[in-house]
Amino acid sequence: MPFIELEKLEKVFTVRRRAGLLRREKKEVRAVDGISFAVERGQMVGYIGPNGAGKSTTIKMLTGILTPTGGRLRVAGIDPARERTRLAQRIGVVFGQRTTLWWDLPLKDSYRLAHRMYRIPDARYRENLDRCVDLLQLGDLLDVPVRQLSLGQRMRGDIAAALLHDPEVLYLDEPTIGLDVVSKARVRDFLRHLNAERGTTVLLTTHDLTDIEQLCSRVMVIDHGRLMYDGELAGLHAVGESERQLVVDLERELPPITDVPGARFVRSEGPRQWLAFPATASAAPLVSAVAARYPLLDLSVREPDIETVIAKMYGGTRDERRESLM
Ligand SMILES: Nc1ncnc2c1ncn2[C@@H]1O[C@H](COP(=O)(O)OP(=O)(O)OP(=O)(O)O)[C@@H](O)[C@H]1O
Repeated sequence: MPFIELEKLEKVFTVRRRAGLLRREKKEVRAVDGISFAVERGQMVGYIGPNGAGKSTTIKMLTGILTPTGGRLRVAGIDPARERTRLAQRIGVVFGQRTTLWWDLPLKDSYRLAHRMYRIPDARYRENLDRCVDLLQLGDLLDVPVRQLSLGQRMRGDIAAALLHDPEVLYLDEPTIGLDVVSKARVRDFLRHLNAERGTTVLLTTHDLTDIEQLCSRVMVIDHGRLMYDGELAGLHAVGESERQLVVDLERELPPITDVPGARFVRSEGPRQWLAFPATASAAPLVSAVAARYPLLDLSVREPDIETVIAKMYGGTRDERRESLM
């Protein structure tokens, strides 16, 4: 039996809005509009889509915070809306934009509260806390009030808090948002380790394609409450014909680089030039071709952002797009 199972899941919000001085009219918002998918235990899945696509609404139904208006939903065999408390023992949730930690208390006090709240047996709590402190490098931070932590430290603190009760599934909503490169790498390393060592199932919502690339074997794209794509990231790039960019810093300002096969000149700014190439191609041959012909100081590869990939995917009408993708 799949660990997470959605069948034609629906959430319709009814909103009232003013339609004149006295008149109000009702409007339906189909935030989740018939989504079906199954996730096996131990999978790491990216759940992505543009703003307002319905990602958070799906996650809220998966945790039992919101009740579906249609369809069927099971997580670990449990109906989340009906048995939210029982499910809470088996899931962990991290929202990048909000913290579940107590702002004015030292980090360790929030963990003590989680210990009580989830009634975690003492030995297990100790073991999980030690492991998280070690892997997330929280040792020096335990006595620091949460409001004094940097965003990256706070995020690591939040991830640990979500894992103290050994959840089998972890929902992560933008876990790397606003983090610097080093903090992002730490969070990703930890999640990879968690998944490999403990087989934790992970559902990850993000706007950062590198998160998906480094962590998820499977990605689902939703838009307007519908599932538009379900497969490997490479397939998404192919469907979206997306491009990566090589950012080249030359020793001096030079005419546009147009003689490197497989690369397309995009723009330049002084000695810096941007070259686009298909996201499915390897950057290595381009890098050597540029390095062989030009005086190179530095270069980096920029991944396409999710909005660009999705925008490219969505050339035609929604239904045409859907048919071509499914
Ligand atoms: N409580 C609510 N009442 C009315 N409409 C809502 C409510 N919550 C969400 N919506 C609407 O449902 C749609 C989906 O919202 P949702 O927050 O799930 O999107 P999202 O994909 O998580 O977006 P983002 O990336 O911006 O967080 C949006 O049109 C939103 O305005």
